[in-house]
Amino acid sequence: MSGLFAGYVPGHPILRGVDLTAQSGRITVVLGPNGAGKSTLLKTAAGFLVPLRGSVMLGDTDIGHLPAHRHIALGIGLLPQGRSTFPDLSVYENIELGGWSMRSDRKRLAAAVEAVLTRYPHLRELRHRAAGSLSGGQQRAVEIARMLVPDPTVLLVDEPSVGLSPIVARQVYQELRALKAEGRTILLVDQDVRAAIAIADYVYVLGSGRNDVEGDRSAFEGDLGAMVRGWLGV
Ligand SMILES: Nc1ncnc2c1ncn2[C@@H]1O[C@H](COP(=O)(O)OP(=O)(O)OP(=O)(O)O)[C@@H](O)[C@H]1O
Repeated sequence: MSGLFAGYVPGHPILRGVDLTAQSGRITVVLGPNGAGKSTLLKTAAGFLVPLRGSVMLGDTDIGHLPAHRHIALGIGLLPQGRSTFPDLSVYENIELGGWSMRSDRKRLAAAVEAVLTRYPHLRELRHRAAGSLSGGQQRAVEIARMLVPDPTVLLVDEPSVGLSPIVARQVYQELRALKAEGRTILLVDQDVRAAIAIADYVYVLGSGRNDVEGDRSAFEGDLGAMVRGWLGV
């Protein structure tokens, strides 16, 4: 992303000149206080918000003005903040929704869901259950599975551990590491500074609508990490 301006109300951009690169096959973390614009950044990268200025590049292509379904087709997946399962639908139906763009090709869609269920056998066992009857951790697993149905190469992940127990949160971060090990690119925004820095390759800090501090994980593990936690009050 370069020189990115984006927001919700004309004349009041939330992002005001963000310059950020998510390196291929790496985990890039964006930290920042509440309301800094982290979710706005991911929504823009996912095609739900059109940039007011600046570009969102995927390789050599500016995808900033493409609608969200084109982003999915280009291999970009979003794990949104908060609970996003449909509680009355079954686990299977929730996961299947991740393949909405393939809905006209039932065979391909079924194969893609099958691949995800093979990856997460515990979800296969739960596939007939209503998503709303599952624990928070199980629902997060459904959301991750749903994101993976189109086999995205770029994952946009928004505060994945909010509301989860420490053990389940650890599993979520382990899964992000596993997804990176498969060669996927991850852009993670998080309030859990310690957990996010622990899996990061590169870290940006967002404040006042633009990125101000950045560096490799090593730079954030020492004093700078303490400084950032101080800024964020965590
Ligand atoms: N749909 C919306 N319409 C109008 N303003 C919004 C909308 N969503 C977010 N905002 C505003 O944009 C600003 C940035 O919000 P955003 O959710 O991107 O921040 P954040 O860094 O992700 O914070 P948090 O961690 O609290 O989610 C906030 O002032 C918020 O009130």
